[in-house]
Order: sequence, then C-alpha cells, then structure tokens
Amino acid sequence: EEVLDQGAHLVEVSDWPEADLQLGQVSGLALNSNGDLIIFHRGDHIWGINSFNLNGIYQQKDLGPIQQSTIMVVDPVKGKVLKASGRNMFYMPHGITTDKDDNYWVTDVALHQVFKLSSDGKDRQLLVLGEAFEPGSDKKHFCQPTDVAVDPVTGNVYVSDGYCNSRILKFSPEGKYISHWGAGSSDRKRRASFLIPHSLTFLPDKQELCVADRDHGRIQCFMADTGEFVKEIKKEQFGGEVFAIAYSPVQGGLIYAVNGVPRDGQVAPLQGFAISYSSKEILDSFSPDAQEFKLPHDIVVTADGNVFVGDAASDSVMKFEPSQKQHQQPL
Ligand SMILES: O=C(N[C@@H](O)C(=O)O)c1ccccc1
Repeated sequence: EEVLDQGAHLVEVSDWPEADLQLGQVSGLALNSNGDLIIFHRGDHIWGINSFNLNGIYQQKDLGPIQQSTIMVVDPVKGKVLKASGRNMFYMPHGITTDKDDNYWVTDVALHQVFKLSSDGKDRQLLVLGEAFEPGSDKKHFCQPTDVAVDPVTGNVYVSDGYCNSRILKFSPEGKYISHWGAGSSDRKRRASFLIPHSLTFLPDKQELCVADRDHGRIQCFMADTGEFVKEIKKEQFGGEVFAIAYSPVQGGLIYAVNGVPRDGQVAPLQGFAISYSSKEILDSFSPDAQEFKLPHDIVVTADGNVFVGDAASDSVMKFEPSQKQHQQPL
C-alpha cells in the first residue's frame, strides 16, 4: 500500500549533532524525563563474527571492559554532550532505556546481564540480573539479552532475551522473576515464538508491550500484564527484518520502526517507518538524505515528534524532524 499522504514527513536534520560525539558502534538510544538523548555505544569494542562462539560465550574477555564513556547524555537540540559515564563497566553494550525515575536500564550481550544504574553520573548498580559472562535460560540467566522496557505505572521490568534465548521475561520492580513467554514457556495461551526479540517498547496508554521480532521481520504486541498476544504488524516494506521500535501515544498511538538487511541479502531499502498502531498503516517512511542507513539499530521518538536513529555500523546518531508535506518542494 502507498505511504498515506497525510500529516508530516520526517526529514533529517543534517546539521545535527553540532559536535563530533566520538561514538563507537551505537547500540542503544533512550530519552530521559528532561527530553535529553541518552546514547549507549561500544567505544572501541566491535561486535564482529569472532566476538562470540556458537554457545553465545563472549570470546574477547581479555580485552577488559570498554574504557571510554559508553553512556552519553546529549542535548536534543544541538547535540552537545551534557554528561558522559559508563566507563570500565561494559564489554558489549546493547539496549538502554530509562524508567520514570530516570534510572538507566541497560543490557550487555557479552556479560549476559541487565543493570539498573543511577543516572547521577556515578552509574551506581541499583540492580543486576543475570550472571556475568554466563549465558543460560533459567530464571536467573539470560543469553545475549537485547533490551529492557519498564512499565511506568507498575514498575514491572520486561527483558527481551535475546539473541540465543527467544523469550520475553517479566520481573517485579525489585527484580523478582514473575513470568516469561516465547521459547521455553509451557503456557499454551502465550504460544509466542521469536527469532531474536531485539527491541522493546512499552505502550503506557494501552498497558501493552511491543517487541521487534527481528528475524521474523515483524512487530508483535502483548498485554503487559498477562503476556497475551494482542496484534502483529508485518509489512513488505520491512524486507524481513525489524531491528528496533519506539512508541508515541499521539494520534491514537504511533509505532516507529527501523528495518534491517536479512541474512540472505537486501530485499528492501533501509528506512524508518511511522505506523498507526490502530490501522497498522505506514503513515510515513524516512531515511537520511546525506549518508545511507547502514545498520539502523535503535530508535526513539520525542514528545514533540522528533526521531533519533542510532546506527551500529556508521557509529552515528541521526536526527529527523517532522516537516509538513504540503511545503515540500514541487517535484
Ligand atoms: O547482530 C549482530 N550485530 C548487531 O545486532 C549488533 O551489533 O548489536 C551481529 C551478528 C553476528 C555477527 C556480527 C554482528
């Protein structure tokens, strides 16, 4: 179907950021309650074909943790660095999210752990889930966990686990295991099956959790409370891979997504999408005008409709802002 010609079209803000942010592979993006952009990146560590063995065991432990600041707080208007932290803690950063108290929740796919960190610049570990460097699939182990989402009302914590487990786990605010669905869940009602649950976003106005089911090239949404399946959004334009999603409660709910290149070759252009949650229609698609997307890896949307995309291959973050289509240059 055509991209519906209504409302705004997202265009790249080509002069953002003003300064070079000295980023490594950008794996995760988040926003804090002040609207600042939080960037989670890998400094000089690179996820390559030799980073893990076939059992998901990290092979480069002897490199030690990343020395650079892996957590950058950046102002959304100019792209200036406001705060930098996260040194000497991580081996292979992946997902980052904030909770209603502005704590950071991050995943590290080499440590196979989830951390709740203070955002005062001291990175105090307020909660740690999983066992360092020990992959597993029980209630106390993850295998390359990819992302975290936190329900702002209940404080419940959802973890997408991950490259080598294909399940979603639900924990209490204090980190007590509650339930899980996807692989390994016996509960018939929750017969979900994921192929790299890669990104999570919480829908606060619907009390739902949506998952980027990456290699199935689809978005699946569930009741956050029960894990019950609600809906699936799968589009030809995704080309078989959905890497990341974000949500804005405007216009009845908009889901933003970025796609990726499937293992057996590119079948669709790399781009971002704005999708109506209710109609599942693609309302807008967007991509950078100067450089192409290479590995769009995470996406966030601000309260005023600006979108940031982190790219894990071009080591960059790109900003997009809504511009009314009507004022576009005539073709
Ligand atoms: O998925 C991969 N990477 C990205 O998702 C990421 O960097 O998080 C990957 C898989 C195999 C080898 C190399 C990279």
